Amino acid sequence: MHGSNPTPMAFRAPGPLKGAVAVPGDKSISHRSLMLSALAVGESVVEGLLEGEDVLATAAAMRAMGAQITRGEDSRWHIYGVGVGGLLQPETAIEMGNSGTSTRLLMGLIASHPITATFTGDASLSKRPMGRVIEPLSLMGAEFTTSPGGRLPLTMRGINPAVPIEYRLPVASAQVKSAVLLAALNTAGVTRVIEPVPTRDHSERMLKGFGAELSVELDGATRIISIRGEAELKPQHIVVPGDPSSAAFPVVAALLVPGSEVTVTNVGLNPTRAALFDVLRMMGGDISFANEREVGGEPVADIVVRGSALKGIETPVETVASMVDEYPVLFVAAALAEGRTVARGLEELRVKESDRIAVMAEGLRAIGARVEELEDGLIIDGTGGEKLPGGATIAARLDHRIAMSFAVAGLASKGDVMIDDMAPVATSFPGFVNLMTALGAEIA
Ligand SMILES: O=C(O)C1=C[C@@H](OP(=O)(O)O)[C@@H](O)[C@H](O)C1
Ligand SMILES: C=C(OP(=O)(O)O)C(=O)O
Repeated sequence: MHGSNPTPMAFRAPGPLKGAVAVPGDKSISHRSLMLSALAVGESVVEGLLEGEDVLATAAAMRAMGAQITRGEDSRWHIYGVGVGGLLQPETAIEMGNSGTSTRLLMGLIASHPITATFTGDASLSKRPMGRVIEPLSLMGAEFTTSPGGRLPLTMRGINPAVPIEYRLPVASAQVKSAVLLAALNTAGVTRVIEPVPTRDHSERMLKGFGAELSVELDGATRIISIRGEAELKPQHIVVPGDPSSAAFPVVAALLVPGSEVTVTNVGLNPTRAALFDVLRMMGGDISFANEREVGGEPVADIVVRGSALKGIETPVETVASMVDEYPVLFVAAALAEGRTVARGLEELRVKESDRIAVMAEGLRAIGARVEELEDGLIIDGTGGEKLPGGATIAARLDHRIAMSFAVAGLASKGDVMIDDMAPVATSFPGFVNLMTALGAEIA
């Protein structure tokens, strides 16, 4: 597990980035593949699973609750599920490492099983709010004892039968939505989640794909998701597309290093995930999609990107949730753009692996960018294509996206941008360093 042995590193670009690369599998789909397969009766096969620490934490938890999970030599994962309602009492605490998604979705699954479970996590995860899932899961009948502020470590007692609820999401969070939908799977009757702001819809798509009775109605922009419980899930063969949140790093790197020409193959472009690429195009980024196709019910394409002169913009607030994890690297792009970028509506960034508004503001200033921090976002005055001064060390604070964003910033800086610890990158993007060096980046 990272954290114990820091790996400092700085990156630079001696010339244009060139080549075609594939990023690892989508983290959100990988977590859900393991969880839903573990609840199906029979063998599911998953190709392209993200083998990052966060997803491996989910795999370990599902094994501890009775699923059989193995990785074949062909790197396909085989999961023998226990059936909805069949999860077993884990013998020890469930160790979630750095992963908010694992924690919140598993709390949902356990809520409707007669299971008592303790969740623990690393220093970053132990600061993150769990009240947002505790609230609806308590309405369904589960009980919780938490550390101060509704944080980890926490112990929960699930209940069977649980009570179906109608729940309006007070925060735009796919994790909260998914926690309720997963709890609903083993709850008799219809559970409803009302989602005023659309968030990633992998849970809905995959639950349907596994055979659950789930429908989505629209009331204007509001989505009303209904799921009937006591579902019987059928095993699936899942092909996980590349993660757009990981593709964001080589894409922004290629935009910022003049003369670059990079293709990132096989990237998932579900509309609830892909807003970053639209925003980068609005900024003048030369980005096109090739070989557009559908894989496993998700739109997928190869992203072709060329070095571009970017201009600052006001980022759209309607699509914040569809690029929520991509803002740190977007801020780096904005720091090199011509003119001002105003990014608002980002209060959720403050409760990710780090406070991504404060940490990006501080780090970008340290390498010479002009940044003003707002309660809900940043104002960035870009260099107009000039390299940033660089010459600072950035604390990654157990946040993979901070580490990778400043790795990209290093490629567009005169002096070294040292990241104090690249180890957290293994949570979502193992192979990041090799991929960037294959494109022509150098470790300084
Ligand atoms: O459901 C998911 O897989 C995720 C939802 C998002 O979190 P929130 O639901 O907290 O916004 C995102 O930041 C996270 O990386 C993955
Ligand atoms: C917020 C993230 O993940 P999680 O909430 O699963 O820790 C992320 O990957 O940027």
